[in-house]
Amino acid sequence: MIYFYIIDKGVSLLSNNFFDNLSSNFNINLNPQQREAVLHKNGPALVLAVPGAGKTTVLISRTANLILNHNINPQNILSVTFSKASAIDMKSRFSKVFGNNLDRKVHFSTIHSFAYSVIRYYSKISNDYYTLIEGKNSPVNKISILKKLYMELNNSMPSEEKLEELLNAVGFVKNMLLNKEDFTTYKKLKINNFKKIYAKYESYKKQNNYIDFDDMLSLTISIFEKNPLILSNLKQRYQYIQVDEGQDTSRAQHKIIRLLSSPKNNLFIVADDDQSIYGFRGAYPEYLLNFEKNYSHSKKFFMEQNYRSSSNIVDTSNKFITNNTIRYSKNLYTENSEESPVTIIKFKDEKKQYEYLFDNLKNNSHDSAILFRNNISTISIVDGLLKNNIPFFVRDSNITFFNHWIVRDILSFIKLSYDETDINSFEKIYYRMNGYISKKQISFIKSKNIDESIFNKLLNFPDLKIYQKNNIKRIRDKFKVIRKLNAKTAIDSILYDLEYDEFLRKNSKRYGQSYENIKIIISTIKLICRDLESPILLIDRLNYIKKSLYENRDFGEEKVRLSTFHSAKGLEFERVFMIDLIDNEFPNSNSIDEYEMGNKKPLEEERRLFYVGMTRAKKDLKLLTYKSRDGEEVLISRFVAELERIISNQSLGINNGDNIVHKSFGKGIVLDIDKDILTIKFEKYGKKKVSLSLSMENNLLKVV
Ligand SMILES: Nc1ncnc2c1ncn2[C@@H]1O[C@H](COP(=O)(O)OP(=O)(O)OP(=O)(O)O)[C@@H](O)[C@H]1O
Repeated sequence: MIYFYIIDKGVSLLSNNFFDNLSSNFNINLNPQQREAVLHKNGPALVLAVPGAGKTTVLISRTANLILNHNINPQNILSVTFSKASAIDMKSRFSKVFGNNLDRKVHFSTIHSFAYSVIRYYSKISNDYYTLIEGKNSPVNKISILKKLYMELNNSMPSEEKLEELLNAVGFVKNMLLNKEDFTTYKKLKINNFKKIYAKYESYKKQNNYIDFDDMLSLTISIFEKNPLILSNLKQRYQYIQVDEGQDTSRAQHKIIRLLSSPKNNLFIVADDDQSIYGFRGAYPEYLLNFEKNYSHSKKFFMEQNYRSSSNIVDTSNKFITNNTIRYSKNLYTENSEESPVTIIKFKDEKKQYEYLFDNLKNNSHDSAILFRNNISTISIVDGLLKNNIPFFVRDSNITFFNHWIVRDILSFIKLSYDETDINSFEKIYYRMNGYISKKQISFIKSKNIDESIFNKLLNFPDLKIYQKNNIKRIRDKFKVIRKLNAKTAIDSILYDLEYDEFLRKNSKRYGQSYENIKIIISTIKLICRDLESPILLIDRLNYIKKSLYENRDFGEEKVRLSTFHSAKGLEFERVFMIDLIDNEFPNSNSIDEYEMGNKKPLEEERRLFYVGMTRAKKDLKLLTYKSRDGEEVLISRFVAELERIISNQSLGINNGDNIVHKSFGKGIVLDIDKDILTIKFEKYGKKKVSLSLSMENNLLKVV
């Protein structure tokens, strides 16, 4: 059958030479590897690409080729991707090139929204309706349900960290299609009473016909398995399936795609396994590593040319990612020219890092991004950008920091120091400092005159011992001083004189939070306090930062983009600053612990995330790290250390097989380079190992 379309720009492609037309009309000059992939028509294919290789360009060109040169009805093509943003991006790039009449018929969507459409259709014919409990219009909220169940079964309130762990764990189970029996095999499911929480959550949803986002996937699988007619209708409709960001597709998603595409398996998956960063939530890149086994007669294409970044960035990031072992080997290269070298800058502390950052952005914020591992970094960056009048925008400002219990505690301490009658604040913190005050005493002071100082009331508590009186007087005096201090010193006084820090140290576990994370929150508060003359100003400052976060969400040419590494996937910028590159932050502490216990997978996922960050930069990539945070020594990120060695190897230009001259040992040949150690076979002394950094520092080594 031949289809006729009213095509505006697309009509010019209906000729024998598709690629020449693409090039002359739309300035898309596909390279031979890209062309080969675009021409693939039937059967399963996996395109393994490097960052900046033009994956989206290839997907949309192939779509056009199927329609215009193979007469495939656009409605028969389903293109799915990982995030809503990339589905929109793909659609808009397609219509920009091939016109609006075509794009309306090609189905570009996220896999979740595709699954939701299946569920809605099923509901209509079966009268079995489901309510989504995530997103804006949901009547109940998934997070609060899980929070409640956690509290019910563990008798304690989950910290934000714990709650996030729980949410990820639930998502992981769904996406990995796990059974209860599998739960014990996965360490990330070792949340107290997880099995019970999960079972209750599932039965609560079942009773009410509720579903969450991940249920959409399992429900779709079950609809497909139980309703062959629905599945066969959809198979008939979607004869060609394309998947972008295949590396972040989960087991459940692969199953949907498999059910839908078989037996013809006209499936075209584009992926970069080195950019798989959602393993913690159930992404399953191993599926791609076994693609040939999963799909017989499949084809594999490679796209290895990077169009985005300078040759310096491409070379360095390529060498960096080869430190991962679980991956497809690829030969990333570019024809782009050399620009400024990838630069590592080590600062004394985080404050110096920020000074440098803001100085650099003050006069040039064009097409720049600041990337960070943890959302909380947004707070101190925004504080600094506001102070320096640097325009910025941040898309996902879902910042829980402002409501964090530690922030609330600190504000209660401050409020109490200004108002000694403030019983509400006192009630929140009296057992979190070294006042040794009992619940009985609290009931006692609550029964007294509300306008009287809490401390005076406490001193009137019957039968107080001398040491108790002294204690009350001591903390009263501290509170009196706090309001007179500058904000930063006031915070120190709360932490150390009133021993709030001691409380945090001892109780971090009970609140499901690592002390490491607590320190990050405290150092963020201190950074904001840096220039505040008095502690009360912290309240206004936090409100101001919060408001600015909500007001600065929209893109602007001259605005610096703030983003976590995860959210930067798929984006590109002229200049990229990767900040806070210290061990336990990036890579995170969990991946380091796991690595030390023999499991290298989480650390490799962190390395991939670091690589995603590096490959966002077109011309200028700066990696910032420091030696101390909030007065405590920290270790520079092990990834930065790896890169230092790579960069110094590059600047020395040392490779295996090179002839060298060593000042002490004479002539030799490089046999092996392992991190900082070179194995060299010297003419006179035989095989010897020498340290690369030592040789460099002392000018001992030369390549000849
Ligand atoms: N053949 C080509 N010639 C010139 N530019 C190209 C070509 N193919 C792609 N590009 C350009 O390279 C850049 C990167 O492409 P794209 O964003 O599609 O890469 P990607 O593979 O999706 O990258 P990533 O996975 O890192 O996000 C884009 O600006 C795109 O227009």
